[in-house]
Amino acid sequence: MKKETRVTILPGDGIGPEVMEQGYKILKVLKKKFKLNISHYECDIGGIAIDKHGVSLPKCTIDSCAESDAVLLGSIGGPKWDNLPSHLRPEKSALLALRKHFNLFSNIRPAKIYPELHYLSPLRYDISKIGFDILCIRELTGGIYFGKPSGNSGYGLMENSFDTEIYYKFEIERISKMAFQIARLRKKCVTSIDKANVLNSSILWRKTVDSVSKSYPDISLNHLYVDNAAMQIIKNPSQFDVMLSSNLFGDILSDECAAIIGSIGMLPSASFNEKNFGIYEPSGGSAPDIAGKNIANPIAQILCISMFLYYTMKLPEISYLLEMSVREALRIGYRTKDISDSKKYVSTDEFGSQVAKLLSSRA
Ligand SMILES: NC(=O)c1ccc[n+]([C@@H]2O[C@H](COP(=O)([O-])OP(=O)(O)OC[C@H]3O[C@@H](n4cnc5c(N)ncnc54)[C@H](O)[C@@H]3O)[C@@H](O)[C@H]2O)c1
Ligand SMILES: CC(C)[C@H](C(=O)O)[C@@H](O)C(=O)O
Ligand SMILES: [Mg+2]
Repeated sequence: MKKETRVTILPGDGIGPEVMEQGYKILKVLKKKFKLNISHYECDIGGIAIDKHGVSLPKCTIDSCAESDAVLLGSIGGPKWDNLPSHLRPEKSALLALRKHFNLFSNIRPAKIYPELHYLSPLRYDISKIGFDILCIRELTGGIYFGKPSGNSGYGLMENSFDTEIYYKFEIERISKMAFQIARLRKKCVTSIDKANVLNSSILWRKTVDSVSKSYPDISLNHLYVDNAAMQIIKNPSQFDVMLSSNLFGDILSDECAAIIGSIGMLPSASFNEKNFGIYEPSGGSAPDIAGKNIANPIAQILCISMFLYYTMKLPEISYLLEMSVREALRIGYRTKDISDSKKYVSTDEFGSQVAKLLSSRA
């Protein structure tokens, strides 16, 4: 029997536990029907961990992740914890801390429009019907999210707050290599996003990406300023293959990509370090406005498992079968509220069960 793959499951806050419940259904099918040797352990993270353990990232959670081959995360944060001092908010003290702890510098967010859902895209039909398949590659452990100094000073009208956008050459080099290598398996085209007409960090970014590109002569590279990129994603998304960006620009542009595929509830994400250790999490958040109502879209969470099968377990065929099961559910008319154009929709639970059933029938 193949070696056991150990997964730590971190449902987190808001809709996290509801969509993760659907992930569990998929894992059950993978274990029972596909006979995959996966073991999983659930731990607390985020606001719920503050409530239960007094800290957002308990040591037992880090230890379990460290002993695992991969982590499946739901989402973190919510209004209950929004008023904590910035450094204690779960987004920083748990999510960013986890990314930094495991050195997950490379974040991948695949934004593909499904033909079944063209009508949902806010793009003009003549643009969305052409289709697009953008792979956002976002640097995840550097830039303004982590740069020092960051803080507050001054009083009265001179009170001020500051953050630092800083990029080291090695950080740009390693994420660029990742982008070029992945582009090799796709349409061989990288678009690097920056603001090199203004920011020093972007000038180094562009210079370094150019220099790394010399080792990948088979890949075409072009550069776009981030403001233009934000516009091009809406005007002509099919021009993009791999989109490479810094931490902050990638955060913003990946949400834009989610919007044009129809819902943030469908955009999965995977973050890796040099050892290919991966954390898989939906790109969206804990959606407090719909949490607890059994209406959240579980597709992003389910597609995270498809990414896990592909990147951690190296099982591209089963990864594909899972993605096809999601598409089949859509094709036969299953819709959660966010992707329904009528008053009819199914619950989070029903959607998850249907995908699990379809996957099971493909075993
Ligand atoms: N990775 C994470 O854990 C993560 C990511 C982003 C935001 N957050 C946190 O989540 C909280 C809410 O943030 P926000 O409102 O800016 O972003 P959000 O992504 O949670 O929600 C934005 C909008 O998208 C909708 N949405 C998100 N996921 C959905 C899903 N699966 N199905 C249907 N609709 C969905 C929400 O209902 C909301 O209208 C904040 O505390 C934020 O910091 C966490
Ligand atoms: C919650 C927040 C810290 C996080 C980020 O900005 O990275 C989220 O928006 C994401 O896209 O994963
Ligand atoms: Mg984001």
